[in-house]
Amino acid sequence: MTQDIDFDSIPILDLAQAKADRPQFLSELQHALIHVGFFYIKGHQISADFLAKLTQTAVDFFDLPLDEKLSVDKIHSPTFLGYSTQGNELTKEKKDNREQYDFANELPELWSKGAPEYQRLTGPNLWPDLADFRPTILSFHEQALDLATELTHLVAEALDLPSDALDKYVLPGQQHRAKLIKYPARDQLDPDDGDQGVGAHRDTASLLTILYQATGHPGLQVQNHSGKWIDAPAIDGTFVVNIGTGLEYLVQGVAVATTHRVISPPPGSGPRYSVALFQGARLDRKLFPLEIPQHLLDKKPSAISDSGHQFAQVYAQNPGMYALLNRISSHRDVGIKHYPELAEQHGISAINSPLQ
Ligand SMILES: O=C(O)CCC(=O)C(=O)O
Ligand SMILES: [Fe+2]
Repeated sequence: MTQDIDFDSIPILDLAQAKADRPQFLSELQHALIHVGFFYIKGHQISADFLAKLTQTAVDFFDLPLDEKLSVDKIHSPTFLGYSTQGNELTKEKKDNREQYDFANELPELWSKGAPEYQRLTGPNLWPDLADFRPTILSFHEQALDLATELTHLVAEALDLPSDALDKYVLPGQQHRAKLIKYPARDQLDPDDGDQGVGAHRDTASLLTILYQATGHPGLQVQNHSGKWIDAPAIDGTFVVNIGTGLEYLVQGVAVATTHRVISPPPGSGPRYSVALFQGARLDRKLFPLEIPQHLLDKKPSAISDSGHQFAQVYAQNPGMYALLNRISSHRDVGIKHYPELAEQHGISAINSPLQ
């Protein structure tokens, strides 16, 4: 029988060790994948100077006058790329207290009439008129995606697979989504808004998330097997890496997509900023999971913390539809405007209607 090993902190892995002592690195990574679903990574190549510039770029963007931010609102595009105001996003039917700017690698529109609807997610970014914004965030995208690619090779090795085993699940030139996020502190919120920065969720359809906690605030929490919320504080020089439901599915649940949330920053501490890249998996067809060695399947945790997520059953059959339904459900205004029939078919109703 599987013995669940619970965690009360998030492991810190050092990429330098992947070169210096690979077996040790891979063994620590294997532990993190199977038992935690989260780890910090240090020893990466993304410079502190660049990250300071990225943080300033995020601050400058959210400081723009509201009408300028609204000119790049997600509502203008079926891609769900662009700005969303605070309170316009839902996690499990509750409002998240965060502002966001979603972006992706710069791609032309993919969809044409008759093609699958999920292809409408791919298209150009909505650019604000802000000096240096575009090169800075596209550079982040490129560097974070390189890191994610390097890590998926190590993940494959840590699961006793060839290092390129996951590569076939990522199409060259496909979309990888990313976002800048601002969480206002509690004193900057309406008391009725509560303290949900983002509600408990798992990252949907992606392989790995690369998360930069740009300010030193507490707030990110990860749920362990016994349901306890474990803090994942910002640690200088690191990214937080976590597993998406795409990777979990592709490795037969041997790497876990762990539930996490963000609590709004304490009163008086100012806004928390973070930047996330979600390394995508191909959405174009039904995917078949990898063959995982039995000794690792034997280590699979018997109980995953609150693993429920919407549309889970859709992923195995149609990952594109799954990704699209998750977008429609989190950003209802955009979803209902651009995909009215799908929203209706799946019972996704407007943001201010009674909770189901
Ligand atoms: O902002 C953070 O620290 C986490 C954000 C997150 O989990 C998400 O957007 O999926
Ligand atoms: Fe997340």
